[in-house]
Amino acid sequence: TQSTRPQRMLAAVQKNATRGDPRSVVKAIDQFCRQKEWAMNVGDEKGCILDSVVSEVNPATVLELGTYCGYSTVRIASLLPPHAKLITLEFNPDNAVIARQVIAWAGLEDKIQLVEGASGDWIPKMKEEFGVKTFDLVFLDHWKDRYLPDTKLMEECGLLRKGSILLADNVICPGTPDYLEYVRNSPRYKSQYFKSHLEYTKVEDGLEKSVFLG
Ligand SMILES: O=C(NCc1cccc(CNc2ccc3[nH]ncc3c2)c1)c1cc(-c2ccc(F)cc2)cc(O)c1O
Ligand SMILES: [Mg+2]
Repeated sequence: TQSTRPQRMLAAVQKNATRGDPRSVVKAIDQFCRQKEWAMNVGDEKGCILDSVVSEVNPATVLELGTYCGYSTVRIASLLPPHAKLITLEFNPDNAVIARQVIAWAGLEDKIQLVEGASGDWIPKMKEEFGVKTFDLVFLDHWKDRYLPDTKLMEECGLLRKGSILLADNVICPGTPDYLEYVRNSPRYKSQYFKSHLEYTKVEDGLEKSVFLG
């Protein structure tokens, strides 16, 4: 039977990356996507911006919305301090199966909790299920029409504190117009756009970094 793109991506990781070496996992996926098949990982160019934001925030608690195959999950977790935790939500069970194996190959299981399901269902349960108070950093990379409702939901559930950082992928392509309008015009956020390109292409895209002001 025909393999899927995530399965072929995992095979490339297992073939070309060193077990326990997260950066080699990131490099193997980027090579696969540049040389073999495009895939919707945040990629190496936007990935460098992601790295700089993660390093600057130095978060103890991270929420990622949209795991896909675990590329940004591994990229973020590889930069976290020793006892920091990353919770990543993935709706598609087939993606989750691959992501768990990519995370395991990187040796980052202890830092990462992959939760299967929809953001709208899990965000209200974060405190009781995972003992989370607030998130220092949220990386939004799931369905683009969920960025705004989920941000409002995180506010309502008290998951953001003064200084929490939201970093959103794809604010230009595919685009998240309602989310951008909200974080750029709300007095509760200070936003900054990092111009870049859609992963592995020359098409414009970018990341929006928004600080919650409380
Ligand atoms: O659409 C995108 N990603 C989101 C996505 C997409 C599909 C499935 C899932 C299933 N995962 C999922 C869903 C709902 C969820 N709720 N909570 C967790 C959660 C998890 C997620 C995307 C597209 C492009 C793109 C495509 C084509 C093109 F031409 C240009 C650009 C580039 C990207 O970087 C992208 O990130
Ligand atoms: Mg994306």
